[in-house]
Amino acid sequence: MSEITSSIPLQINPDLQEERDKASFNVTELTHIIYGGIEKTKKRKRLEKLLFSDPFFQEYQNVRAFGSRSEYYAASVKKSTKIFKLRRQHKWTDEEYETVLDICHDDLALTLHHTMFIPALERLATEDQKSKWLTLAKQYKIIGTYAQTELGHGTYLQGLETTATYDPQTREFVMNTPTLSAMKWWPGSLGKSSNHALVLATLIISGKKYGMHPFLVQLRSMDDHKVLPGVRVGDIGAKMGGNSVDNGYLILDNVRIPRNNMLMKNAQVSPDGKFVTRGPSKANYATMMLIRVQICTMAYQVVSSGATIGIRYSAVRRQSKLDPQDREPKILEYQTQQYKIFPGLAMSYAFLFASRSLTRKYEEAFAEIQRGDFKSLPELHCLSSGLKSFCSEHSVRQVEIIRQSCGGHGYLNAAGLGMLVNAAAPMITVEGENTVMYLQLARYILKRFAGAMSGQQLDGSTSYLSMDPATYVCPVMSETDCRNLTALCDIYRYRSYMTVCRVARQVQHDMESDMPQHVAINKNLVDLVRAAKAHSYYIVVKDFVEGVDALVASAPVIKVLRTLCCFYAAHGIAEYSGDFLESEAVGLHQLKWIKNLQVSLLGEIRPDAVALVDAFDYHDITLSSALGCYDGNAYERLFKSTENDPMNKEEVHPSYYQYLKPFMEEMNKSKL
Ligand SMILES: CC/C=C\C/C=C\C/C=C\C/C=C\C/C=C\C/C=C\CCCCC(=O)SCCNC(=O)CCNC(=O)[C@H](O)C(C)(C)COP(=O)(O)OP(=O)(O)OC[C@H]1O[C@@H](n2cnc3c(N)ncnc32)[C@H](O)[C@@H]1OP(=O)(O)O
Ligand SMILES: Cc1cc2nc3c(=O)[nH]c(=O)nc-3n(C[C@H](O)[C@H](O)[C@H](O)COP(=O)(O)OP(=O)(O)OC[C@H]3O[C@@H](n4cnc5c(N)ncnc54)[C@H](O)[C@@H]3O)c2cc1C
Repeated sequence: MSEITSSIPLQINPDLQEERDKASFNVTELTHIIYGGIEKTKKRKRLEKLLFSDPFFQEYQNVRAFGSRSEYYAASVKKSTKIFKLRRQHKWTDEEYETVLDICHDDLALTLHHTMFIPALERLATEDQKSKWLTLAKQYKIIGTYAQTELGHGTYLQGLETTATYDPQTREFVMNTPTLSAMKWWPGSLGKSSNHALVLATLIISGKKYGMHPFLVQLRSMDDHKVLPGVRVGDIGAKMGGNSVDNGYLILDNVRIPRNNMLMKNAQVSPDGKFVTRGPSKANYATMMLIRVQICTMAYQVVSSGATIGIRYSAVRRQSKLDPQDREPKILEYQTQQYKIFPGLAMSYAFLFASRSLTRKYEEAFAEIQRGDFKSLPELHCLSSGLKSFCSEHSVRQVEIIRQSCGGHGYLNAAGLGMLVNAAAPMITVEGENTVMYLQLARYILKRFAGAMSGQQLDGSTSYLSMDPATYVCPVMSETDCRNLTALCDIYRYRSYMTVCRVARQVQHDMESDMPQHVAINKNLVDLVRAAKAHSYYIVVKDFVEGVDALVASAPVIKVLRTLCCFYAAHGIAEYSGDFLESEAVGLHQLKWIKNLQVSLLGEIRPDAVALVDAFDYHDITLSSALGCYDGNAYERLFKSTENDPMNKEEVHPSYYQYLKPFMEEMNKSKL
């Protein structure tokens, strides 16, 4: 027993080293592909070194694990301000700053200032307004948040109740929270951190409503951070996760702001109270679309972090017996373990390619929109809505499966997986609740399908809806065909086509039976969401296949990525086999072959599993997991983590003197 210490061995766990030694490809080459080239990888490493040479970042992990809510928030404010200062000091570009945020894990108290407040100013303010507000925001001379959601409404933006009533006499807007349900509720960094908020409110001029518009409202004094007259603001309470952020409430009572505090890029109110709009009516929704695109990248980071922890731990954990003559095997040897974890590994690479492709499309469309050309907006809105929902839903579910696959230790905070699931879970809700977003996509698909039926030539992500289904023959004719990525992609495309076609016909049939449109739609909502999911799955598989096909890389890297891509597609068909059979995208024979392939691919991925997660190159501090550390010394790190546990500070806990001791004494004296 005396040999047991909590020190961490210097060497890599031999079980993990053995895995690294048998990799079929060069891990560094794949890391460069993931980060966009050698220079970017080097830059990230330099930034990591700079940040983590400061002991604060290690100490922060302890506060996060063991501190009270208030201590965690305070440490997170400190972390945010440290990063802001480093940004100024080192004159980081936006890209370098994004990299730092990725390295730091997204749990900064002031995150909304960067992720929403600044992008909203960039998208919704006029050039004059930008030169004032954006400059101040970028220099951190004001700290802001994006206050849209209310207690009564988050999804239905037309139902927002906060009002901004124009007063032409004083040339001011009067901001009000007329009811309990109108109070802003949820905005991040609102409760305690921000001194300004971009408040989304219904504009009223001379008693007439003009829809939702953005207004910049100062909430707190710039001298002492005290709340300004007419403003009531606070934290909404502890959440399942993300507790470093002060999501807040806000009540405004006749708060007057100058006319120029309405962000007027898309609509203007003249001094005498005339309302003029420019661009499409949804132009003020622009910031949400950006974040939806970013959530796809976050989903990639979440699932790849989970896969890294699950795979490294499974390579060092030994349990039970396979061969009765041999020692206990690594749990990674069990086929069932591979079946739990490898879908998350394959999904990581699928989402890497899908989020990259979506980001590229977003940047192209954004450049067009800046030039006043809005033609790509509907396609981009629907693509980003669908992929945001798909990637968040699948990544959160998969990381929870990985957490379960780590047995009891996966339940410890020190494993990092529970915290990851809880931190990532809101991706499903924020920036448009997933079902609602899938329905936005479904609405678009139905319109495009109707267009195709009436002979329109479609382009973009829905162009396949012009296909003639009669020409479809399942491209998998034999077991070997199942490895053909184009064939697998065609199967997804046809499944999507048939799912869309079926629901479109049903809606049409219901409407032709004299059902009002809204009743017909509501009667088919479940199938509409199914169609949006089938379409999104097809897009992700297509992006993965095209991404791998376009790669310039060594043969071993291409081979391992093709194997993962094949597994990702085969696994999806096996998992949703009912849908694929129902749509006749595959028959029973093909399904059997694809299921067999899926299982045999587990064995092909197995030797490269550790190398494939090493390629994500996550720093131990970023991963924040005793189970997933690079050196594989999971047990030592678990034991070490107990040192910081305040429960272990005293040999005898104060509660003993307060409760247990008197209780024991009473029990011992008792005659019963
Ligand atoms: C190494 C790494 C280690 C670890 C891992 C990494 C990360 C850390 C771990 C975890 C972190 C992960 C997650 C973090 C968690 C939280 C995230 C943090 C911050 C996020 C901030 C969140 C901020 C917010 O939520 S802000 C509020 C967002 N709110 C919404 O999105 C509201 C949703 N509702 C709507 O958008 C609309 O109301 C609606 C679209 C549903 C309907 O609109 P409306 O009522 O106006 O509709 P209609 O009149 O029916 O019109 C519809 C037509 O308009 C078109 N439309 C709609 N929207 C748009 C748009 N944006 N652009 C263009 N067109 C649009 C629509 O298509 C219709 O058109 P049609 O032609 O008429 O059919
Ligand atoms: C961690 C976190 C951070 C957030 N940060 C911010 C922020 O910074 N700023 C901000 O403004 N907001 C923020 N929000 C709020 C967030 O944007 C909303 O919660 C989100 O848009 C969902 O809206 P809701 O809560 O009104 O859900 P609801 O719309 O009430 O959803 C409840 C249920 O109703 C269903 N539903 C609703 N409408 C329909 C429909 N039309 N068809 C079918 N089903 C429907 C949904 O599918 C869901 O199942 C945050 C939320 C969270 C959890």
